[in-house]
Amino acid sequence: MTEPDTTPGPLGPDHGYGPDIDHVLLSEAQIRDKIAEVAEQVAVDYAGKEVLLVGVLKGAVLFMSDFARALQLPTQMEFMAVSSYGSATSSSGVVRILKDLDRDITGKHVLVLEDIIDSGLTLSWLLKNLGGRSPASLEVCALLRKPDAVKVEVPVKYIGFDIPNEFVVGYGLDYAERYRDLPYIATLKPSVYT
Ligand SMILES: O=P(O)(O)OC[C@H]1O[C@H](OP(=O)(O)OP(=O)(O)O)[C@H](O)[C@@H]1O
Ligand code: HPA
Ligand SMILES: [Mg+2]
Repeated sequence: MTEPDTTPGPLGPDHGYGPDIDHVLLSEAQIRDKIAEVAEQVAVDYAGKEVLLVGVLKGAVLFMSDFARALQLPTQMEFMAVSSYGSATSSSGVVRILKDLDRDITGKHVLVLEDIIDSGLTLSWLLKNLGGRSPASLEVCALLRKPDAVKVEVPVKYIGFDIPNEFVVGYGLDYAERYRDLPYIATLKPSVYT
């Protein structure tokens, strides 16, 4: 088997996206350290309970996979896919379920994992939807939040980073379905959008 090419460009491994990247906001190491810190807090808060992690596809997929490994608790996993952005850089406000949970969450301790809270519209809608399914508890753990972009306040128990109101990509976050596979979180050069 050949070794993976992890030769860093000026910004670290860039999966060939280097020319599109403006600046790196959060490095791979910063993300890893923060996930360890948040997972430790979650493990304390949920000690003795079984947690049902609900990952919001597709954005939360990398976060979910790293968070589940960092969390020292027995967990189960479910996924839900919703979309409010399509290929735009601001939310349409109309949330559609593209894939629902595979099972009933009645009586479960549900922890929703989101990559980002931007306007808050997606999570606000999702919490109402899941709250109506009688979970034992329902909390949110989001890696990123843009305090200056929030239009609807959402009760979020665990937050990784508050970031500036800029469109970001990487670590699950896309622009027109690209860049999700970047290991860090970055902004794009304006030329990418034109
Ligand atoms: O707070 P909001 O303004 O609602 O934005 C946040 C949501 O938008 C993105 O999802 P998107 O709808 O782009 O789907 P994706 O996860 O498949 O990229 C992101 O993953 C969040 O779920
Ligand atoms: O800044 C963002 N980047 C990518 N997807 C998003 N969905 C909401 N905000 C963002
Ligand atoms: Mg998206």
